[in-house]
Amino acid sequence: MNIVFDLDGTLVDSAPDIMVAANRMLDGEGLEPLDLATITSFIGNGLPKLVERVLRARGIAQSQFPRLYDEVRDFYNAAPADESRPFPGVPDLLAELSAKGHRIGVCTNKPEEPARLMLKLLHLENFIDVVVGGDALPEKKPHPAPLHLTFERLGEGEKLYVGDSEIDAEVALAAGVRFALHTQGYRKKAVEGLPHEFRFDRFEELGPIIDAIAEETAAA
Ligand SMILES: O=C(O)COP(=O)(O)O
Ligand SMILES: [Mg+2]
Repeated sequence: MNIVFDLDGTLVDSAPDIMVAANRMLDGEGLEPLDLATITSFIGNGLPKLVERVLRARGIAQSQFPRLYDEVRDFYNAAPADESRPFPGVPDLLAELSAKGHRIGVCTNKPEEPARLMLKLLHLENFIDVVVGGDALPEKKPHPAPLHLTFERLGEGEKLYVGDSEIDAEVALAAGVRFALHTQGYRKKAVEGLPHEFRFDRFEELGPIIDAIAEETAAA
Protein backbone atom coordinates (compact mmCIF):
# COMPACT_ATOMS: atom_id res chain seq x y z
CA MET A 1 0.00 0.00 0.00
CA ASN A 2 1.04 3.62 -0.48
CA ILE A 3 0.57 5.77 2.61
CA VAL A 4 1.14 9.52 2.49
CA PHE A 5 1.46 11.58 5.68
CA ASP A 6 1.14 15.29 6.26
CA LEU A 7 4.05 16.58 8.39
CA ASP A 8 3.23 19.47 10.78
CA GLY A 9 0.74 18.31 13.40
CA THR A 10 0.66 14.81 11.94
CA LEU A 11 4.06 13.10 12.09
CA VAL A 12 5.80 15.88 14.02
CA ASP A 13 4.76 18.34 16.73
CA SER A 14 6.71 21.05 14.94
CA ALA A 15 5.13 24.26 16.25
CA PRO A 16 7.80 25.01 18.93
CA ASP A 17 10.64 25.57 16.41
CA ILE A 18 8.36 27.55 14.09
CA MET A 19 7.54 29.74 17.10
CA VAL A 20 11.22 30.24 17.94
CA ALA A 21 12.02 31.29 14.34
CA ALA A 22 9.08 33.72 14.16
CA ASN A 23 9.88 35.19 17.59
CA ARG A 24 13.57 35.69 16.75
CA MET A 25 12.43 37.81 13.82
CA LEU A 26 9.97 39.76 16.01
CA ASP A 27 12.68 40.29 18.62
CA GLY A 28 14.95 41.76 15.93
CA GLU A 29 12.15 44.21 15.12
CA GLY A 30 11.84 45.14 18.81
CA LEU A 31 8.41 43.49 19.05
CA GLU A 32 6.81 41.18 21.62
CA PRO A 33 6.87 37.43 20.95
CA LEU A 34 3.74 35.44 20.04
CA ASP A 35 2.68 32.47 22.17
CA LEU A 36 2.61 28.84 21.04
CA ALA A 37 -1.18 28.65 20.66
CA THR A 38 -1.21 31.71 18.38
CA ILE A 39 1.66 30.42 16.23
CA THR A 40 0.05 26.97 16.06
CA SER A 41 -3.16 28.55 14.77
CA PHE A 42 -1.11 30.15 11.94
CA ILE A 43 0.32 26.79 10.72
CA GLY A 44 -1.20 24.95 7.79
CA ASN A 45 -0.90 26.98 4.59
CA GLY A 46 2.89 27.03 4.39
CA LEU A 47 5.63 29.26 5.80
CA PRO A 48 4.98 32.36 3.63
CA LYS A 49 1.35 32.43 4.82
CA LEU A 50 2.47 31.93 8.42
CA VAL A 51 4.85 34.88 8.21
CA GLU A 52 2.10 37.00 6.64
CA ARG A 53 -0.13 36.16 9.63
CA VAL A 54 2.66 36.96 12.11
CA LEU A 55 3.18 40.40 10.49
CA ARG A 56 -0.54 41.08 10.65
CA ALA A 57 -0.74 39.99 14.32
CA ARG A 58 2.03 42.44 15.26
CA GLY A 59 0.86 45.30 13.03
CA ILE A 60 3.88 45.14 10.71
CA ALA A 61 3.30 46.45 7.16
CA GLN A 62 3.13 43.69 4.53
CA SER A 63 5.66 45.75 2.51
CA GLN A 64 8.24 44.38 4.98
CA PHE A 65 7.33 40.82 4.01
CA PRO A 66 10.23 39.95 1.64
CA ARG A 67 12.92 40.87 4.16
CA LEU A 68 11.17 39.42 7.20
CA TYR A 69 10.14 36.23 5.42
CA ASP A 70 13.78 35.60 4.49
CA GLU A 71 14.75 36.08 8.13
CA VAL A 72 12.18 33.63 9.48
CA ARG A 73 13.04 31.11 6.77
CA ASP A 74 16.78 31.33 7.54
CA PHE A 75 16.22 31.04 11.30
CA TYR A 76 13.92 28.07 10.72
CA ASN A 77 16.18 26.30 8.21
CA ALA A 78 19.03 26.57 10.72
CA ALA A 79 17.05 24.84 13.49
CA PRO A 80 13.87 23.02 12.43
CA ALA A 81 14.14 20.25 15.04
CA ASP A 82 15.64 21.67 18.24
CA GLU A 83 12.35 21.45 20.15
CA SER A 84 10.08 19.61 17.70
CA ARG A 85 9.42 15.92 18.27
CA PRO A 86 7.61 13.13 16.42
CA PHE A 87 4.23 12.40 18.00
CA PRO A 88 4.45 9.36 20.33
CA GLY A 89 4.37 6.09 18.39
CA VAL A 90 5.41 7.64 15.04
CA PRO A 91 8.94 6.14 14.76
CA ASP A 92 7.66 2.65 15.68
CA LEU A 93 4.75 2.86 13.26
CA LEU A 94 6.90 4.03 10.33
CA ALA A 95 9.41 1.25 11.04
CA GLU A 96 6.59 -1.30 11.15
CA LEU A 97 4.96 -0.05 7.94
CA SER A 98 8.18 -0.03 6.01
CA ALA A 99 9.08 -3.54 7.32
CA LYS A 100 5.70 -4.73 6.03
CA GLY A 101 6.62 -3.43 2.57
CA HIS A 102 4.35 -0.38 2.46
CA ARG A 103 5.67 2.66 0.66
CA ILE A 104 5.61 5.92 2.61
CA GLY A 105 5.39 9.51 1.40
CA VAL A 106 5.24 12.92 3.04
CA CYS A 107 3.19 15.71 1.45
CA THR A 108 3.60 18.94 3.38
CA ASN A 109 3.00 22.64 2.82
CA LYS A 110 6.29 23.25 4.66
CA PRO A 111 9.12 24.16 2.25
CA GLU A 112 11.05 21.06 1.21
CA GLU A 113 14.45 22.05 2.64
CA PRO A 114 13.44 22.30 6.32
CA ALA A 115 11.00 19.39 5.87
CA ARG A 116 13.80 17.06 4.75
CA LEU A 117 16.22 18.37 7.37
CA MET A 118 13.66 17.91 10.14
CA LEU A 119 12.94 14.32 9.05
CA LYS A 120 16.68 13.62 9.03
CA LEU A 121 17.35 15.18 12.45
CA LEU A 122 14.43 13.26 13.97
CA HIS A 123 15.71 9.98 12.45
CA LEU A 124 12.60 9.45 10.35
CA GLU A 125 14.07 9.92 6.87
CA ASN A 126 15.08 6.28 6.33
CA PHE A 127 11.45 5.15 6.48
CA ILE A 128 10.24 7.70 3.95
CA ASP A 129 10.39 7.03 0.21
CA VAL A 130 9.14 10.37 -1.14
CA VAL A 131 8.93 13.95 0.21
CA VAL A 132 6.94 16.65 -1.59
CA GLY A 133 7.23 20.10 0.00
CA GLY A 134 5.05 23.19 -0.26
CA ASP A 135 7.45 24.77 -2.76
CA ALA A 136 7.60 21.74 -5.09
CA LEU A 137 4.72 22.98 -7.25
CA PRO A 138 3.02 26.34 -7.81
CA GLU A 139 -0.06 24.93 -5.97
CA LYS A 140 -0.17 24.07 -2.28
CA LYS A 141 -2.64 21.83 -0.42
CA PRO A 142 -5.69 21.96 -0.36
CA HIS A 143 -5.10 21.93 -4.14
CA PRO A 144 -4.87 18.23 -5.00
CA ALA A 145 -1.77 18.56 -7.25
CA PRO A 146 0.91 18.05 -4.54
CA LEU A 147 -0.92 15.01 -3.15
CA HIS A 148 -1.33 13.52 -6.64
CA LEU A 149 2.39 14.08 -7.27
CA THR A 150 3.36 12.34 -4.01
CA PHE A 151 1.28 9.25 -4.83
CA GLU A 152 2.51 9.27 -8.42
CA ARG A 153 6.12 9.13 -7.18
CA LEU A 154 5.27 6.23 -4.86
CA GLY A 155 3.92 4.15 -7.77
CA GLU A 156 0.90 1.87 -8.18
CA GLY A 157 -1.07 0.71 -5.14
CA GLU A 158 -3.96 1.33 -2.74
CA LYS A 159 -3.82 4.89 -1.36
CA LEU A 160 -4.29 6.31 2.13
CA TYR A 161 -3.64 9.90 3.20
CA VAL A 162 -3.09 10.77 6.86
CA GLY A 163 -3.36 14.35 8.12
CA ASP A 164 -4.42 16.56 11.00
CA SER A 165 -6.14 19.64 9.62
CA GLU A 166 -9.05 21.11 7.68
CA ILE A 167 -6.65 21.47 4.74
CA ASP A 168 -5.82 17.76 4.81
CA ALA A 169 -9.48 16.68 4.91
CA GLU A 170 -10.15 19.00 1.98
CA VAL A 171 -7.19 17.84 -0.12
CA ALA A 172 -8.10 14.18 0.41
CA LEU A 173 -11.61 14.90 -0.80
CA ALA A 174 -10.36 16.91 -3.78
CA ALA A 175 -7.89 14.16 -4.74
CA GLY A 176 -10.42 11.35 -4.17
CA VAL A 177 -8.16 9.58 -1.66
CA ARG A 178 -9.18 7.77 1.55
CA PHE A 179 -8.37 9.87 4.61
CA ALA A 180 -7.37 9.10 8.19
CA LEU A 181 -7.52 12.03 10.64
CA HIS A 182 -4.95 12.47 13.44
CA THR A 183 -7.14 14.13 16.05
CA GLN A 184 -4.29 15.46 18.26
CA GLY A 185 -2.71 17.81 15.70
CA TYR A 186 -3.34 21.44 14.74
CA ARG A 187 -6.93 21.42 13.47
CA LYS A 188 -9.17 24.36 14.38
CA LYS A 189 -12.65 22.81 14.04
CA ALA A 190 -14.18 19.92 15.96
CA VAL A 191 -13.40 16.48 14.54
CA GLU A 192 -16.97 16.25 13.17
CA GLY A 193 -16.30 19.33 11.01
CA LEU A 194 -13.58 17.53 9.04
CA PRO A 195 -14.76 14.88 6.56
CA HIS A 196 -12.83 11.67 7.26
CA GLU A 197 -13.20 7.93 6.84
CA PHE A 198 -10.92 6.95 9.72
CA ARG A 199 -9.67 8.77 12.79
CA PHE A 200 -7.18 8.06 15.56
CA ASP A 201 -5.95 9.76 18.71
CA ARG A 202 -2.72 7.77 19.12
CA PHE A 203 -0.43 6.34 16.43
CA GLU A 204 -0.73 2.88 18.00
CA GLU A 205 -4.29 2.88 16.60
CA LEU A 206 -3.24 3.64 13.02
CA GLY A 207 -1.35 0.36 12.41
CA PRO A 208 -4.49 -1.77 12.78
CA ILE A 209 -6.46 0.63 10.53
CA ILE A 210 -3.82 0.21 7.81
CA ASP A 211 -3.73 -3.58 8.31
CA ALA A 212 -7.51 -3.70 7.81
CA ILE A 213 -7.35 -1.62 4.60
CA ALA A 214 -4.51 -3.81 3.26
CA GLU A 215 -6.49 -7.00 4.03
CA GLU A 216 -9.65 -5.60 2.47
CA THR A 217 -7.67 -4.64 -0.67
CA ALA A 218 -6.01 -8.08 -0.88
CA ALA A 219 -9.44 -9.78 -0.58
CA ALA A 220 -11.07 -7.60 -3.27
O1 LIG B 1 3.91 24.43 6.88
C1 LIG B 1 2.69 24.49 7.14
O2 LIG B 1 2.08 25.55 7.32
C2 LIG B 1 1.90 23.23 7.22
O3 LIG B 1 2.64 22.07 7.03
P1 LIG B 1 1.86 20.67 6.88
O4 LIG B 1 1.26 20.69 5.50
O5 LIG B 1 2.97 19.67 7.05
O6 LIG B 1 0.84 20.58 7.97
MG1 LIG C 1 -0.60 19.48 9.23
